[in-house]
Amino acid sequence: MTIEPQHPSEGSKRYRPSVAVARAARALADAGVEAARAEAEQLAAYVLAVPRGRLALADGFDPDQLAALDALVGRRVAREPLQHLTGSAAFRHLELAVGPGVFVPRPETELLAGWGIEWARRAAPPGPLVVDLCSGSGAIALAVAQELPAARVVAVERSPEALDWLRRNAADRVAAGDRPVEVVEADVTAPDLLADLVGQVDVLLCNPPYVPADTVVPPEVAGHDPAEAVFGGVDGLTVIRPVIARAAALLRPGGALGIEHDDTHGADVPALLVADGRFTDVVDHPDLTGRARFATASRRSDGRRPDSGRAWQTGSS
Ligand SMILES: C[S@@+](CC[C@H](N)C(=O)[O-])C[C@H]1O[C@@H](n2cnc3c(N)ncnc32)[C@H](O)[C@@H]1O
Repeated sequence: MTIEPQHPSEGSKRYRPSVAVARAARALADAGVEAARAEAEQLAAYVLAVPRGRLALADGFDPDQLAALDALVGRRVAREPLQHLTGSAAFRHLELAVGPGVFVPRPETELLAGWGIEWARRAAPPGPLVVDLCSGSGAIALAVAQELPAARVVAVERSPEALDWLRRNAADRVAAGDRPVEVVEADVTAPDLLADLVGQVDVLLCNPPYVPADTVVPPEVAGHDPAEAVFGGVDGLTVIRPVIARAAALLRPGGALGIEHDDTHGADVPALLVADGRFTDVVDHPDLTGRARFATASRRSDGRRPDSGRAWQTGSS
């Protein structure tokens, strides 16, 4: 894409942000990028190194900056994720470093993290033990650590590339003053996962790979999110099944589990939780678009099998 320098600010070689943004937005919209205007503004703000809200007040683009915006828009038109272009993803109150090799955290997962944070906030002193399985960039774990300073947080991830991003983000948060998150390199489907924490975890959160294998995903996902972060086997439940079983072992009686799932699994995941027999209060929650998105449950304290009849409910987030 080329941005013609038709509207330089009076008497200079600078180009008005409004003009550059409008042209970038048109190129993105023509390429089918949904939030074209918002993304054009974010790219323009990134190039000018100003907050997006201050774009209109910025001096404007010099020719090098215009060329830089041009190049970024070209990459976005080729469906590189916006967050890879800027190197950062917003998640609740965090800015996380992301790029090739790690899953870009999604807004819908903020709801799961928020649910877990509110639940963990009620824990008695000295503070909750929170586990984040399939941690990726560390989004959930680091949000918990930031928002609940008394929490001990353990983040588990298997991919070496994702672990590099997770450790980098964790170090950044320690530098910002947060309590360190404990990073564990492990397969969350291992039957002996976190053996030293059995029966002690207050809240266990997990955003696993859950997309059924034959699903066609958007080009940003297919080309840039690691496949092992996205696809959860033929039915999408390959990681979820063992995670539920291990969560039941790791949680203390009364502890809470929150697990994100595919929007086609709004009945399947609650059914798996009920069928396990060690959970109660099974609820499925919608995301902001109304799609079934995550299931929650409490670890039974009495080991009873679930009651027959209506065994789980749909909640609101
Ligand atoms: C959907 S991403 C979620 C990342 C992060 N929690 C988030 O919400 O942005 C799933 C993550 O699980 C990791 N993963 C997949 N299978 C795993 C396994 N068996 N054990 C540990 N991590 C796994 C992937 O590498 C990926 O980082």
